[in-house]
Amino acid sequence: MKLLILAPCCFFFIALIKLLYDYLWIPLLIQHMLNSQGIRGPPYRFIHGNNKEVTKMKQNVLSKSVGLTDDLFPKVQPHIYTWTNRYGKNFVYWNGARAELVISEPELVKEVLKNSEQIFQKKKLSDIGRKFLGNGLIFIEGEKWAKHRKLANHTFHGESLKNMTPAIIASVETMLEKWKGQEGKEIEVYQEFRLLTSEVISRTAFGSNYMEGEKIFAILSKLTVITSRNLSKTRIPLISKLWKSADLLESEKLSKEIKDRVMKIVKKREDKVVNGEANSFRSDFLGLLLNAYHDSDEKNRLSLEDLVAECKTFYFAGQETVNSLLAWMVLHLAIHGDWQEKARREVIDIFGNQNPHLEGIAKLKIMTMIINETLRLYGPSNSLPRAVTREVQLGKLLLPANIDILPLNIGLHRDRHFWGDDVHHFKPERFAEGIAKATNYTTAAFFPFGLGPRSCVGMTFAIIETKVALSMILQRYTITLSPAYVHSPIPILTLRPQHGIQVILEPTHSNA
Ligand code: HEM
Repeated sequence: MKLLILAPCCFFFIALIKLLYDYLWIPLLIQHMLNSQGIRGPPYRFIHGNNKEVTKMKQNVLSKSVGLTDDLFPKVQPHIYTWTNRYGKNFVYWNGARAELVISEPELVKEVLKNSEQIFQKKKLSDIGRKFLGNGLIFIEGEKWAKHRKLANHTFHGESLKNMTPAIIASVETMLEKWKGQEGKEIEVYQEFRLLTSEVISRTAFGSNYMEGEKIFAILSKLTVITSRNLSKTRIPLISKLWKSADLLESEKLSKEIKDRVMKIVKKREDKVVNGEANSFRSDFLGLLLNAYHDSDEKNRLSLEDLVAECKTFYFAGQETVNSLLAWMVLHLAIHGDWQEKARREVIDIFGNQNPHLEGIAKLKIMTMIINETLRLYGPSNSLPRAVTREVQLGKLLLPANIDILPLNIGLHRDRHFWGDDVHHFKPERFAEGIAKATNYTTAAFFPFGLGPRSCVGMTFAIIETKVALSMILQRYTITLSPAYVHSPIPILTLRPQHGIQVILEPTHSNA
C-alpha cells in the first residue's frame, strides 16, 4: 500500500525537479551568463519565456498599414524592433525556455554564417517545422547536407541554367498571353507571379507543369501559414509530448498528402524509363534525385524520405521567394516611373523586342541595381536562425550551449550607419558601383541570399528568372500603381503583400 502511494509521489517529485531544472534553473543560468557579458534583454518568464509579449506585439501591428517610405522593421518584427531599441544591437529574448540571441553587428553575423557548416549549425525545427521542410536541404546537416548540396549545385551549374532559360521564357509567355486584353484594367501581380514561379520551378526542376504540382503548392502554402503561426507558441512540458495540437495533426495530414502527390510525379518519371519511353531519368533536379535514389553504392544513395523532402524544399524555396521578389519589384517600378523607364531602356537596348538570352541577362546593370535595392528593403527572409550546441566563443562573447542565434538581416539592411538617413527610401543608385562599394566593403551589411556555406543554392537561377520575367514585361507594358493598392507587408515565413499588389498595365510605345 505504502509503495502504491510512494511510487507516484517519487515520480511526481522527480518530474518536478526536472521541470524546475529545465525551465527555471537552466534559463536563469544562461540569462546570468549572457547578462554578465553585457547582453541584456527582456527577463525570462517561467515556461513561456517572452512568447506572450511577442504574440501581443505581433497582433497589435497586424492591422496597421505602413507608408511606402516608413521603416518596415516595427511592422514585420515588432518584438525584435522594440527590444533592439531598448537593449542594443545584440540582445537575448526567450522563445519558451530557449534563449534566442539576436545579433546585428556585422562582424558577429559574418562569423556565425561563415562557420555554419561546423559550429553554428541550423536551428532545430519544431515538430510542425519538421513536417514542413525537415530532412530537406535547408535544414539538414553534416555529410547528408554535403551530399544533397552537391546534387543541388549540379542542378544549377552553368550549362543547366542555360538549358532552363527557354522553359522560363515559355512560362512568362504563358502569363503574358493571359494578360492580353487586360490593358487599362487592374491586375493583381502577386497572384500572377505565384502562378508564374510555380510554373517555372515545375518545368525547370521537375520537368512537369504547374497543373501537376498545383496541389503540392496549395498544401505547401497551408503548411507555410501553420508553421508561421506556431513560431512563437510555447510548448508546455510533458503535455506537448502526450498531446498533439490541432496544427500538428493538420501538418501531419498535409505532409502525408504531399508525399503521395510527389510520389505520383516520381513514379511517372520512373515508369518512362521502365517502359522504355526514356533511356535515363534526365538531368533536371528530379532526374538527379532519382539517379541518387537508385544509386547502387549505398554511400551515395538517397532514401525515399529524403527524395520527397528535397522535392518539397525545391517546390517551396523555388517558388515563394521569387514570387515575392518579383511582386515587390513591380510595386517599386510602378511608383518610381523614372527607374521603370531606365530599366525599360536598358532592356530594349540589349534585347530590342526579342526574347531575353543569357549573355544579355548578364549585362542588365540597371536591373541588377533594382533587384538589389528591392532585396535590401523587401528581402523574403528576415533572419537566418542558427543553434549553439556546445559552449563556444563568438567575438568576445562566450556563448553557453543550447541557445539559438538569430543573425538579423532586416536590421543590417536597414541600418542608417551603412545606408544613410534615406535608408528606408528606394534608391537603386546605391548599388551603381556594385555591392562591395555600396556596403563600404562590409560583407555582412547586405546578404539577401545568406552568407557562407549555407547560402542560397538557387541564387543565380532566381536572378535569371527575375530578370527574364521583368524584361519581357517591360518590353510590352508600362506599369502604374492602382489606387486600390494598400501597402501592408506581412511576414508569413517570407515577406508578402497582405492585400496583393494591384497595378494597371498599358502597352509601351518604346521603339526598339
Ligand atoms: C529571391 C530569391 C531567393 C532568396 C532571396 C533566397 C534566400 C535564401 C537565403 C537567405 C538562404 C540562406 C538561409 C540560411 O542561411 O539559413 C537560402 C538558402 C537556400 N535557398 Fe534560397 N533564396 C531565393 C531563391 C531560391 C530558389 C529559386 C531556390 C531553388 C530553386 C532556393 C533554394 C534554396 C535552398 C535549397 C537553400 C538551402 C541551402 C543550404 O542550406 O545549403 N532559393 N536562400
